[in-house]
Amino acid sequence: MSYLFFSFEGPEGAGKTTIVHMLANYLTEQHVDVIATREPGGIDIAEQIRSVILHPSNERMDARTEALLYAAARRQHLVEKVIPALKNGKVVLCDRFIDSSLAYQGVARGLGIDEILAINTFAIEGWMPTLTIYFDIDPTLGLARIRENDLREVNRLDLEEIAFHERVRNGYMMLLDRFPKRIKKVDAAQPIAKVFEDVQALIEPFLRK
Ligand SMILES: Nc1ncnc2c1ncn2[C@@H]1O[C@H](COP(=O)(O)OP(=O)(O)OP(=O)(O)O)[C@@H](O)[C@H]1O
Ligand SMILES: Cc1cn([C@H]2C[C@H](O)[C@@H](COP(=O)(O)O)O2)c(=O)[nH]c1=O
Repeated sequence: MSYLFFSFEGPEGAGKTTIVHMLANYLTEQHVDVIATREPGGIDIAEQIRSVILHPSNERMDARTEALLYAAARRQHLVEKVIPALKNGKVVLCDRFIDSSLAYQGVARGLGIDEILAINTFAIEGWMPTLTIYFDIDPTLGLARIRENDLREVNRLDLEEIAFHERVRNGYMMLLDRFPKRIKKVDAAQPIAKVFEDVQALIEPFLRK
């Protein structure tokens, strides 16, 4: 089955949420049937799992428990929201997907990309994104953006040491090397309008097909 499923990835504060909303508005104006959603979350059960994973008081959570909870939230969100939308011909924009697990749990937590890929292969049953846009940013800049945003909750992963966030970025670099056809990089340190332009340029060819 052919479908248009775009995921948006990157470290904290890279600008994914901002651009996903801009893109959803732009595509709606172009009369494209589009939904924007996020992980972990996007539907009630997955939002409940998100609260457990990200609550700052849950700092004793084991790394494998964390990985399994992300995969469980992903599975429920996929079957309840993403797959039905794709089957109805909608374009799906997803703020984070499997590559977050590969970079954060696989690399930054040190569980291994292949191990995390294995549990997620079980969870997603082949529903991979058509295209993944990776927002590249120095984590120090991304975290500074978040601190300046009063509306943004501070979650358990934001509170990790800077070395953790640097490993996340390195993890995404490894994924770019491993999946060069699917994952494309944009420079997220640029002004918002330029980042949006770069993202549009990556997406347009798929919409024209
Ligand atoms: N290119 C940009 N230049 C400057 N500020 C930006 C840019 N993109 C986003 N911001 C601002 O940075 C903050 C974080 O943006 P946003 O929530 O979109 O990032 P995110 O990647 O979704 O973060 P997270 O994954 O940590 O939730 C917001 O206050 C947003 O307005
Ligand atoms: C899907 C997914 C997410 N994470 C991390 C990445 C962020 O630190 C939080 C989500 O917060 P956001 O404000 O919605 O970006 O969760 C992860 O570690 N693994 C995952 O699979």
